[in-house]
Amino acid sequence: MTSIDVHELTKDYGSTRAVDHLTFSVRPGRVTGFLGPNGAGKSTTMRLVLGLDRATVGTSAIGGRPYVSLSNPLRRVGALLDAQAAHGSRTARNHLLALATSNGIAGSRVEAVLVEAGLGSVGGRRIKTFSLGMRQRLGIAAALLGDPEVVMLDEPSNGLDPEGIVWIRGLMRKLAGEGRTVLVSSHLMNETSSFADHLVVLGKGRLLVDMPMREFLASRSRPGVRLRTTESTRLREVLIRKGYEPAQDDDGRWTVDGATTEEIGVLAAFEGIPLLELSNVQATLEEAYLDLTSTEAEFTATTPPAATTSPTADQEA
Ligand SMILES: Nc1ncnc2c1ncn2[C@@H]1O[C@H](COP(=O)(O)OP(=O)(O)OP(=O)(O)O)[C@@H](O)[C@H]1O
Repeated sequence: MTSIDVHELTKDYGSTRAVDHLTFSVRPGRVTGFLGPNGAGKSTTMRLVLGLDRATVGTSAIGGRPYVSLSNPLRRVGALLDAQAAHGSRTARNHLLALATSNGIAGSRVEAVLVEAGLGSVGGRRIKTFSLGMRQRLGIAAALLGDPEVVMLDEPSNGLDPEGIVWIRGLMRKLAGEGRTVLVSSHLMNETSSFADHLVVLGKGRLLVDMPMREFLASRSRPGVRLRTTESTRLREVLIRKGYEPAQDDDGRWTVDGATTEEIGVLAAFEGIPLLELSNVQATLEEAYLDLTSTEAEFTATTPPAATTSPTADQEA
C-alpha cells in the first residue's frame, strides 16, 4: 500500500514562504480532503510532491521514494493540477494516447478512462472545443490513465455542473474503496464534507489539522439537539424547569444546547410530549473550519512568517 509522506517540507518563493515545515502522511483506502484558504500552500505542496518544484527544505515521498525516482510515475501516481494545460488542437483521444504511449501505458486504457470520465462520446473532438467542465473531466481521465495507486486532484470540482460534482464525489469514494490513496484539495467545505474521510488543513503554509473528518467535526461542535414537537409551550416549560435554555428557530424547530438526544427523548416520553423529530446537532465542516481559523492565533496573525535562515539549503523532494 502506497502512502504520500511529507516531512518538514518547506518552500520559499523569494521572501514568501508558501509551505512551512509541513509534516503529514496521506494513507491509502480513504479520501483525504486538503483544505485551506487561497494561498495556504495546497497547490505548492502538491507540486513539490510531484517533483514539479524543488523544496527549499524537507522531503516528500510516494511509497517511501521521491516522485522523481519512480520508474513509471504515471502508473504509480495520477494527478490533476491544471486542467487547462492540455494541447487544444489535439482530440481528447489523441491527447490521452500520446500520454499513454510516452509512459508505457497500454492504449486500451484510453477508451476505458474516456468512458470512466463520461467523455466516451466526445473522444474524437478537439480539446479546444471543450467546456471547462469537459476539460476537467479530461484532466481526471489523464490522471486515471496509468491505473495509479495514488491519485492527487487539485480542485477537481472546478467548472463541473451538478451532475459532474455528483460524479466526481462517487469516483473519489470508489477509488478509495479500491484501496487507493486519494488526496483532493478544495476550498468548498460542503463539497469536501460529502466525500472526505480525513482532513489535512493548511493555514499560511503550516499544518493546522490532520485528523479524521468525524473527529474534527466533533472537536469543533458543542453538544446539543434539535427537535420538533406538537406541544411547544409545554416542552419549553419542562426544558426550562430542567435547566435547559431552549431556543426556537425560524422554521419552528427547537434547539437545546448542552443536551443529548437520550436525555431529551426520555424526558419528553416521561412528560407525554410527542416529538416529531429529534437529532443531535453537529457543526458543519464550514462552521468547524471557520471556528478553527478564528481561534488559530498563528493563522490569523498578520505578521509575515520569518524568512528562512538557509535559503540555499535546497534539497530534492
Ligand atoms: N511560482 C510561484 N512564485 C511565487 N510565489 C508563488 C508561486 N507559487 C505559489 N506562490 C505563492 O505561494 C503561496 C501559496 O500558494 P498556493 O498556490 O500553493 O496556495 P493554494 O493553497 O493552492 O491556494 P489556492 O486555493 O488559491 O489555489 C501564495 O502566497 C502564492 O502567491
